[in-house]
This record gives sequence, structure tokens and C-alpha cells, in this order.
Amino acid sequence: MSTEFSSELPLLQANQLNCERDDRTLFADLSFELRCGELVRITGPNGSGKSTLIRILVGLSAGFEGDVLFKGQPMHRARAGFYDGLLYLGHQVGVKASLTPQENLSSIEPSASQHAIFDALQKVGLKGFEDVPSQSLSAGQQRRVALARLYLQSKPIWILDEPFTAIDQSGVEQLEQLLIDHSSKGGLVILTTHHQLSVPHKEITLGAM
Ligand SMILES: Nc1ncnc2c1ncn2[C@@H]1O[C@H](COP(=O)(O)OP(=O)(O)OP(=O)(O)O)[C@@H](O)[C@H]1O
Repeated sequence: MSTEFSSELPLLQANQLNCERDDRTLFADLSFELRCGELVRITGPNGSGKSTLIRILVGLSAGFEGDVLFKGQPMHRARAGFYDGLLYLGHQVGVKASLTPQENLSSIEPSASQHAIFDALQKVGLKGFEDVPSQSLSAGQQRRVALARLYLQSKPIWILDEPFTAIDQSGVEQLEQLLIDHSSKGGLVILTTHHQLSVPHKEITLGAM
């Protein structure tokens, strides 16, 4: 893990975020500080704004008031450094149906070796499915293709929107362990999930307003 991310400064800060969609307040005056080594679950009922908050943090949504800071700098000045350290997995699996798992990962992670890709696919339980068109994989297997990226990159900040969707019990346990390992090595993990984590973590709770 990069020593650049080991200071006591918060890695990510949200200051007084206000967000409305369709004249409905999703969250107001929402502030938090997230540091290296934390595992953070954003929780709340359906429609409370979890994915919206994630999209704001990763810079995919501009529809909000307030500030997001990276290492104490306003995001608009720090975005390049933030993206350099970010692995973001969105709500959709982002797997191209016509490509095989191996081809999908090669296109998303062009610097990864074929050996590393096969190794990552094996780790997520897709040994033997490397060359199968992804459209013929199950929903859980497609999610696993996306999750294989966690084994391919050494980015310190993981932001994951519903990573447990369609994953079976053994996959859930493996992913929880991976998240714990990453944060214990100094990484910051932020995720949304309706799954109750069985490992120690911090929570940001959104509610119906
Ligand atoms: N671009 C948009 N335009 C209008 N409304 C939006 C937009 N994006 C989200 N919303 C609304 O904002 C609310 C919050 O959506 P969001 O996807 O953030 O919720 P969530 O907490 O992630 O929900 P879930 O648990 O169901 O995944 C929803 O009512 C949704 O319809």
C-alpha cells in the first residue's frame, strides 16, 4: 500500500452535503471523514440515496451542494490524484455480454497479464469459465467477473456499490474477508449493501427524509 495514503489526514471528507432528487431531499447537512484502514458501509432503505452518495463521491453526479475533499483538497483540484488511487465498481456489473470473462478483464485492466487475469478469475471461482461468453454466465458469475478486478489492482481506495448482489454464501464470506484484508493493509473501503456485514466496520446511515 502506498505510504502516500498513510497520513492521519482524512482521505475523503464530505462537508454538509445536500442532495435533492425530484424535489425530494435525499440527505441534508451530511458530513463525514473517512481514513485509511477503514471499512465503511453506507446503509439505508431503498431509495434513501446510497448509490447517489457513491456517485457524488466518485464524481459521477454533480447534482448536490456541499464539498467533497480528497486529502484535504477540494475534489475539483484533487481529482487526478483521487482517480489514480480509486477502484470503483458500480451498481451494474459492467461486463460486456459478448466478451468472455478473460476478454472483459483484459479490456478493463489492459496492464494486467493473462496469468494475473486467470489467477483472479480462479480466485473468484470462475476457473473453467475464462473463455465462455459472459452472456451465458449466471448473474452471480457475472458479478464475480467484476469482483475479479479487486484481485487485479492495487488501488488503495475501493468504492463498491452493492458488491454482494447475486453472490452466494461462500462468495459473501470470501468477499468480506477480502474487504477486511484490504482495509487492514491501510486501504479505504466504502460500500453500499443491504447485506449485514459480519465484520467490524463503520456505518453511514441514510434515512427517508
Ligand atoms: N438521476 C436521477 N434523476 C431523478 N431521480 C433520481 C436520479 N437518481 C436517483 N434518483 C432518485 O433518488 C432516489 C435515491 O436513489 P438511489 O439509487 O441513490 O437509492 P439507493 O439508496 O441506492 O436505493 P436502493 O437501495 O434501492 O439501491 C430514488 O428515489 C431515485 O429515484
